[in-house]
Amino acid sequence: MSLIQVEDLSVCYGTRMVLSGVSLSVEPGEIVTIVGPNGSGKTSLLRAIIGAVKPVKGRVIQGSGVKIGYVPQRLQIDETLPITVSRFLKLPGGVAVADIDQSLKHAGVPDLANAQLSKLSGGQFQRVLLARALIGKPDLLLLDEATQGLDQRGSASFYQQIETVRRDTGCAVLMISHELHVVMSASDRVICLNGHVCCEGTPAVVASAPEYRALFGTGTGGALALYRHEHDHDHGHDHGDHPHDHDHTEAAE
Ligand SMILES: Nc1ncnc2c1ncn2[C@@H]1O[C@H](COP(=O)(O)OP(=O)(O)OP(=O)(O)O)[C@@H](O)[C@H]1O
Repeated sequence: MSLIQVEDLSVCYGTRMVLSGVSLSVEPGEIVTIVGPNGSGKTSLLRAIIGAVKPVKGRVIQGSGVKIGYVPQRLQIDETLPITVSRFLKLPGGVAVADIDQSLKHAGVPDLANAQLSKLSGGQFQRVLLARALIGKPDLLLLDEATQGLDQRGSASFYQQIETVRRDTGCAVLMISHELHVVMSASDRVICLNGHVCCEGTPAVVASAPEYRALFGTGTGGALALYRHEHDHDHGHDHGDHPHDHDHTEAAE
């Protein structure tokens, strides 16, 4: 049974539709990455999945007993607030010390419990947020651009940690990322979103598709090509094997 199933989901802010007819599911233990241009509705999709945004159409079905952990894109913390990592992780209340220690270990920062939150590096802070999401022992981890602000080495190391978390805890991961080159190796499946599901597939399928170079070509050229990706075509049938035509002339390298 799927952990979550998103069915024909549409989300509006006022009269503006930012997601329309989005369907996807996440199976136990898989790592699925959502890529897409800025403003393409990636965060809105995750927020709809956790119930923070109400869809105007469609629904999200959460498997019975499925627990979700969420790592937000940003978290505003008052820098002057003296608070240790372990106290921060205890904030929801009723959290056992053993669970804090274990989640910090899973997040790859076992020694940070007594560190001051305000003194952490960007990478350490992201891992503490990861630990926070792991405390409830989720079956599905949702990550919203968790490596924003980290350098390339920092984000590659963070994604390695995500794979370790999956291996050690068995949880599935649905994450948003802009780092296409890293995404390809760390994901079982990639979904390209642009208000709707534009295309999706395993990295191997995507890599062997003619669209691969346009979507994930090497370096900045590939990343830029994604943002110029032509999306206004019919999407009724395009799962995995990219049978439709795109105009990718701008992606030539
Ligand atoms: N609470 C809100 N009220 C009104 N408009 C919103 C709200 N949240 C997001 N939007 C708009 O909806 C669109 C989709 O936003 P969303 O944050 O889901 O996209 P995204 O793909 O995550 O973008 P980015 O890559 O820049 O983080 C954007 O145009 C954004 O300005």
